[in-house]
Amino acid sequence: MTYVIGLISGTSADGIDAALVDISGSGYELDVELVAAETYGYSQELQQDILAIAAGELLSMPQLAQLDDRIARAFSQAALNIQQGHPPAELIGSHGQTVFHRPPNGTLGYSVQLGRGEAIANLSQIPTISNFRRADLAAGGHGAPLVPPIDACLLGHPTQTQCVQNLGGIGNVTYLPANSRENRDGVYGWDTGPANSLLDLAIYHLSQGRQSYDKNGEWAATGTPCQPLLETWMQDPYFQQPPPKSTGREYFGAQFWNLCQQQADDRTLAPADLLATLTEFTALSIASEYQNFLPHMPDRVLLCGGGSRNSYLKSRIAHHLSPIPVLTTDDVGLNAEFKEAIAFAVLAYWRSHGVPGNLPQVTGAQSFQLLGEVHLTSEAIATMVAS
Ligand SMILES: Nc1ncnc2c1ncn2[C@@H]1O[C@H](COP(=O)(O)OP(=O)(O)OP(=O)(O)O)[C@@H](O)[C@H]1O
Ligand SMILES: CC(=O)N[C@H]1[C@@H]2OC[C@@H](O2)[C@@H](O)[C@@H]1O[C@H](C)C(=O)O
Repeated sequence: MTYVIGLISGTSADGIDAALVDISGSGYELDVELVAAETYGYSQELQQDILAIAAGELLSMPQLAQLDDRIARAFSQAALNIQQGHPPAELIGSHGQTVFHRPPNGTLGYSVQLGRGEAIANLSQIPTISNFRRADLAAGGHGAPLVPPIDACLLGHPTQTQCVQNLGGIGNVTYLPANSRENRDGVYGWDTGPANSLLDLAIYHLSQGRQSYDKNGEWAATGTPCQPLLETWMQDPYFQQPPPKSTGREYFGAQFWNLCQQQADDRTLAPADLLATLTEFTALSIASEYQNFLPHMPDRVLLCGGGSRNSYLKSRIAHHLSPIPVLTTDDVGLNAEFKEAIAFAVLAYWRSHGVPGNLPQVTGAQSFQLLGEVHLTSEAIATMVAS
């Protein structure tokens, strides 16, 4: 039994998801129990600074160092908070905060996660594993998505073929054929495109900064999707590209939103219709990615991530995938909101036991890799030096 803390702030940069899990077993035969989970919101100032550089704002090196410090402090505080009242954690697996992601394209990919692991280890005094994407990128992969092998381990079903669809800022799918807990050869996964990133930008703009997301899709549900705009957006080259593929806010972020807004203005689209069109875009792009790139359509779809709470979005996904049942991972006993945080705890556990964390057929890497860089605490280093 090992207590491990998983930490991540995703592309929405809304705050740090922290999960304290109790892990036992080895390789893919794991027993993972969620002990505590919490989201620690970033201050509005920190969120704005992160979103600004993710949207291309320039920073000097001192400003970059300061931002990295602020994020590392917030992550270590999240770790200390989540473990309060529980047995001490032996390990932290921290994804950090993605601020830049460039998929490989003739040259190696490049992905930057701030909130450096050595600072988290130093501040929390808990050994920390971070930079999980690097080894996969170095092997020619996208470094993303990394969650599919954890989905196979925690959600693989003996007889059913399933898709696990994450709806964060960006959407990503894991395809799990029957028996994928035992055999991962047929497991696939890639980023399907935008999930909430464009919707969140639209809501923020349309509500003059009063709302950061469309709670349960209530506003979008009052509108009607604009078919010609949807057809234009679905022509985007990302949806023609076969997997392996990954994307981020550099692509489906501020610039893409500005274009959507301009096109909506040209058509004098009402705010609710624009939100309905963006919600439909997420649902339709997911269904189209499945139809174009999955080996088989699944027996059922399990949603997770913040967007799985958006009942209107969920109903539009179910409409486009009908008659395939669309559930959430909560329905099968895995917390839909904290699955990514749990995944980084498992990746840290695998790293500490020498188990490779990537699936080359998912990320496009040339080979299996041990993922993550290990940062010992200053106390542990001092003990090693003394002995
Ligand atoms: N009740 C809700 N109704 C509608 N949308 C919601 C609700 N709760 C959360 N969301 C959406 O989920 C988003 C956050 O999701 P999540 O935390 O999974 O994203 P992330 O982890 O930042 O992204 P990624 O998985 O791309 O890294 C919010 O920005 C919001 O758009
Ligand atoms: C570079 C980066 O941070 N990518 C994220 C992002 O958010 C969702 C999707 O795009 C996914 O590919 C990935 O995160 C999850 C945790 C993953 O690696 O599986």
